[in-house]
Amino acid sequence: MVDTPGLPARRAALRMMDAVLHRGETLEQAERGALRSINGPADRALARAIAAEVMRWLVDLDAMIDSATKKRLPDDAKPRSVLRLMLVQWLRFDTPPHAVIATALPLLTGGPRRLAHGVFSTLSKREVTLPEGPTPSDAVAMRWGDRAQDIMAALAVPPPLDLALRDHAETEKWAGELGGESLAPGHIRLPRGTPVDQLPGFEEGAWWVQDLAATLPARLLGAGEGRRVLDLCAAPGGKTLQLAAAGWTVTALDISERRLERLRNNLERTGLAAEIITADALTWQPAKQFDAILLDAPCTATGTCRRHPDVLHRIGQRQIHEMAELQQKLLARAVSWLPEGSTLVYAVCSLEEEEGEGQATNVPLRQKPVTQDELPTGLHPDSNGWLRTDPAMLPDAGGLDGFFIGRWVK
Ligand SMILES: C[S@@+](CC[C@H](N)C(=O)[O-])C[C@H]1O[C@@H](n2cnc3c(N)ncnc32)[C@H](O)[C@@H]1O
Repeated sequence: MVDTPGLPARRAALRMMDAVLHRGETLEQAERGALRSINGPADRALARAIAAEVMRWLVDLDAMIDSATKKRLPDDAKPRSVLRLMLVQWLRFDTPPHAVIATALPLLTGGPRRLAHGVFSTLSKREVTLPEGPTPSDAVAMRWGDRAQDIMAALAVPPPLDLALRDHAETEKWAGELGGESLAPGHIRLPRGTPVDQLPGFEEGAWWVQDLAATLPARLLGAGEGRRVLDLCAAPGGKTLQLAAAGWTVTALDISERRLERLRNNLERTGLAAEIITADALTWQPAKQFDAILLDAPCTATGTCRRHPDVLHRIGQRQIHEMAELQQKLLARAVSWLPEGSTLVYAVCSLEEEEGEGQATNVPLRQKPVTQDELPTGLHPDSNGWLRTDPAMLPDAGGLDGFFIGRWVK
């Protein structure tokens, strides 16, 4: 049987939505399975885009669907999934309703098909619209408190592409050559969708892709001047590259050989050096001492919700708590390895207090507060000397990922 053109992409998007919402997979994991059978890059991109937009606007899409059904459809009912996909195509991608119907209804048969057709027709006749920014789920609203609305509003706009430069002294040169904006030395911001490997400087390794917020932990360690730093939980290695470029002698450790492979490739491309260790930080013992440790701990990654909107629905109290337990153990090990006079920076790309402030207040070291002059214009340390960023900050410049960063000396 020959498929309606575009149907495989929609089918793959449905599979991805199901894998995230009902099996707890990340969008990236879900992609690997669902996109295997799709050949064309345009279809793959479409499937990805539909699934991501459904994740971003899920609460609003469901409210629309519920407003047009007499009996609430169960969360995992296929007509609900197909309707989410149809609404996203119409309201976010401006696909005309008749084209949405033609490409999505073949995903259903019989009664469910008639139901989806009826609900979609009702909503398109009503000319429903999405709000300016996605609505947070109740759980997210509770956790993010008075920042929730602003953070969600920032998700309506696609994030820009940030590059980190190997040589900060060349910021002006690369901003000119790449036609980008710089918000800090060594940082260039370009519009989203710029094809990375065709940009000047890629082949020669003059820069790598790294969100501005993700560069802040390593920046807070300053220049290395040959001193030794342990980059604990280092892969895929954006911070390792920064530290090596800033003159640190870097030992980069991670448990994942697959992720470390990307670090090796990046080191080769940029001509930077680091000792690489594949090990579990919970059992590994260092054979030497370090002047600094950067612990960019595994976390729920809710701060990356602009690029990974699946975190809005996949992450709950259980995952946050599990991560917090692991972070606490990793912090305890890092603290125990530090000699007198050394520095610890702890970072997570999470918006959850339990993974950030909740961990930092228990570190038994002397805090070295983050100061205003260390930060790009528009960012500020909080009143406790921690640094907290979120996607709603720097709104006029395109925002940044959410991070928590703390710093101490022993
Ligand atoms: C937030 S990511 C690190 C990102 C990295 N610092 C960068 O800038 O590209 C967390 C990393 O922790 C690693 N990890 C998780 N548990 C670990 C453990 N027990 N020991 C060592 N690494 C671990 C994961 O493999 C993952 O690469």
